[in-house]
Amino acid sequence: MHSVTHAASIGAFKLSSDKNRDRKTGNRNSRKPEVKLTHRSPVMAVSESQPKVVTGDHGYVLEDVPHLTDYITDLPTYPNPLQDNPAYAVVEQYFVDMDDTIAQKIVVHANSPRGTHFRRAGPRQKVYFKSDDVHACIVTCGGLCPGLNTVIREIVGSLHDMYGVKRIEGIEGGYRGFYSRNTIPLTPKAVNGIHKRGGTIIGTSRGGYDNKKIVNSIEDRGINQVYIIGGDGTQKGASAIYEEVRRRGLKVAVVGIPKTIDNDIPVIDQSFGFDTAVEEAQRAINAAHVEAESNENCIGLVKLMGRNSGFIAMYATLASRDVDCCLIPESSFYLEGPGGLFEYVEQRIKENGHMVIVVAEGAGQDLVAESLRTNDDKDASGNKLLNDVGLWLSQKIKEHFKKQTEMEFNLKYIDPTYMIRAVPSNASDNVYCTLLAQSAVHGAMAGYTGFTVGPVHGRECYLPFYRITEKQNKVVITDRMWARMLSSTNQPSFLNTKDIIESIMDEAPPTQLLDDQLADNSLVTKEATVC
Ligand SMILES: Nc1ncnc2c1ncn2[C@@H]1O[C@H](COP(=O)(O)OP(=O)(O)OP(=O)(O)O)[C@@H](O)[C@H]1O
Ligand SMILES: O=P(O)(O)OC[C@H]1O[C@](O)(CO)[C@@H](O)[C@@H]1O
Ligand SMILES: [Mg+2]
Repeated sequence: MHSVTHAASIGAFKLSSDKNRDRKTGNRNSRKPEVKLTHRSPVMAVSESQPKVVTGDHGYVLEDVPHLTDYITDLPTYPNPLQDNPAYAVVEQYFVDMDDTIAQKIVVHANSPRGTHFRRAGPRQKVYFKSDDVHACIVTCGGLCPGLNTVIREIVGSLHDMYGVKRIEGIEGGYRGFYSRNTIPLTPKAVNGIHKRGGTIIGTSRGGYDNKKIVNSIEDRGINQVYIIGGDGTQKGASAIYEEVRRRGLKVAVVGIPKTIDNDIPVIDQSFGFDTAVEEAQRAINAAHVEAESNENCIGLVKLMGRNSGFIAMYATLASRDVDCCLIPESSFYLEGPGGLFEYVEQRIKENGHMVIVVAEGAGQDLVAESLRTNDDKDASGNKLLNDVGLWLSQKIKEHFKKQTEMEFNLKYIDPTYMIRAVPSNASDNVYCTLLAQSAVHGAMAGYTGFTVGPVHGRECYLPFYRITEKQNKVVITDRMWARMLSSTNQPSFLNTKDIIESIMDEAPPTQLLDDQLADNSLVTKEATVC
């Protein structure tokens, strides 16, 4: 077992210490106190959580996720109700073997070490919550993404149909809803059919993160399973909620479900909604192509989402085959001179009479900022507000053609940014969302906490929060996918040596633990921790 010291236990149940706190605002007030039992259990010494790393033979490393038993002693277990569920009981080996782990790297050489692994998601034979005791909540934070409603629906469905859980609430309007809004009861009936709608039925927001108030609200409401759906910012917040829950010794499973239209969450194969967004982007690209083809010397310019990562633009370009140039944040470009964008645009228009450009919203921000001298404004969550590269580029291309060429010239700018994320998820994203939700629920019921769920090489895994918050997933411009994209458009690569070196540096996985690093880590054990 990993090294967590035992300490004097706190009474199994104790009266809420925060009984005078206003449930809506999280502030103390003079309302008549409601006497209730909290879900505190005997806890071990309150320690900051440390990565749980287990090593095995031949360089095997398991980067495990926390479990409630890491800090609470004597937790009772119960047989998993799924064993009596007619739909699942017939499936042989339905329960996941406790030793099942998924390799992070699957391209290996004969003498490669076995490398980093993650715990496989899925139902366990014993669970740490009695169905009647579960009080779950779901919150959605950050920008919209196709599939949010599907994940909500499937969490409710999984809790209810698989585990017989009846108390599930939606936290309204993102993190701040924990302490400033009422909750929305989520029943199978209430969520039936919501997967056919875009958006999130419980609302979302940026900013408003107050760790103490959020955990006070969780504690006051007696919530013991928290499902947090959101992007990189949200998952950082979820990680801090888990730490606070742990510090207070609460029997509360904190589970993250990664959401991002930008596909910028690392480690996992792909984020839900991305597939739908790429599909939806085709409509804008097709429109740009039709306009460009039908007008003389015409450029169709489409701006797509992608703040720091250009995956939507790259995949939409590759899928379309009508695009002549794709610009993303990871690959800097320049306008003037040999090999620059203007030269290429002129050449394409002369050769073909039309062209389509796809630009990710985060591309060329250094150039736009230089030319517009804008402020460093941020949104409520602290994300840098971007300049409109699409408008800027349209303007620059128009100016160039007016000044430098005699050509009659047209440019049609299409900005479908919100349209690609406000749509309902497509069929494949719906299935993906179902797997994510079921895996999240199985993990919480099995007592795991402080984790995010996601597929690694097609298998659902439980990932420690730090693994998905430590960096953003970016398009690697020295990788074959970007090369495929370049060869499909024939655009200049705009690459210089500095970009190539930076890209190669970015590619090295920062927490791919090496044996010599592990030797110094006091939490590393030589046998797997079985919970
Ligand atoms: N480092 C952080 N620690 C705690 N909370 C955070 C942190 N960063 C962001 N948050 C909170 O998480 C929520 C969502 O963050 P943000 O608006 O950045 O969206 P996101 O989850 O990254 O999703 P996306 O960027 O894909 O829309 C906000 O309520 C924000 O206050
Ligand atoms: O305008 P909003 O709602 O803050 O969201 C815009 C951002 O959200 C995302 O869709 C996801 O982070 C980005 O692509 C985009 O920059
Ligand atoms: Mg984000």
